[in-house]
Amino acid sequence: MKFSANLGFLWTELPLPRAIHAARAQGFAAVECHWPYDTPADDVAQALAETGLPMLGLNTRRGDVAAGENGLAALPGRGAEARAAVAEAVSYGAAIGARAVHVMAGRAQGPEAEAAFVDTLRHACALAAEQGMTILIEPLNRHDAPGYFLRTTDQAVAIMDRVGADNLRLMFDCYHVGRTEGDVIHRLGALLPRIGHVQIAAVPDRGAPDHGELHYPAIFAELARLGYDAPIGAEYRPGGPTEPTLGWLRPWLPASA
Ligand SMILES: O=C(O)[C@@H](O)C(=O)CO
Ligand SMILES: [Mg+2]
Repeated sequence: MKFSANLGFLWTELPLPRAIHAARAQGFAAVECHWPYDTPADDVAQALAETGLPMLGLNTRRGDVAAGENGLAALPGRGAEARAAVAEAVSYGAAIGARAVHVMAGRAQGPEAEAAFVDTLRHACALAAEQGMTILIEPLNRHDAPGYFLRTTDQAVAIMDRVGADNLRLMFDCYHVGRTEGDVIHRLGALLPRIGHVQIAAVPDRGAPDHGELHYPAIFAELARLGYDAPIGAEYRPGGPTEPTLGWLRPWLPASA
């Protein structure tokens, strides 16, 4: 197994370029982030070049976070802002060589929200395809993201089918699936052809993936059996400095690391 450090949660006390170096020093094979937009893309690109780590993905902006917004893509009447957020993410992602953009749906319900989401995703997939990038959508659990449009993996598959783009994939976050859907190992197998990225954290506390309801050694064994060899995103809250929480990673590092 190879792992990607999610720098939206790990090493958040460091500026993003230094967090990329910290991830490399601890043996991660890749990095991913949430909202890197306050850091000049050139600085991120330089850190990636210095470390040799790929940036797997970044998120579209969420809108007015102070007002509770958590994405724009499924908000009826907000299509222009949603497209602007996609354009910004694809442009920033292309500048740093990122492989994927996670398009955040936002808090909305109903057929109009679904139509808005599908419309934004079609646009996003076309834009991302020009850069050879993938678009990801991620169901978020109702405890952490109340009111979020995209709730379940079944719903995500239905949306992907409706959009009908080759570069649209599911972000399968074992934490979110574990919190509300369960049956994680079975779902990974069933959904493998639709999955673009896998993320991990303990259930239910979202700590390091070494305790809680999900037994990650079994999940990693299943992913290996399925032939999944892309880096898995460590997207957990370390609750302090990251290094002391990395015991789970050590068995997967080469002996020299
Ligand atoms: O699981 C999450 O919360 C993230 O993957 C994300 O991108 C939305 O915050
Ligand atoms: Mg996630």
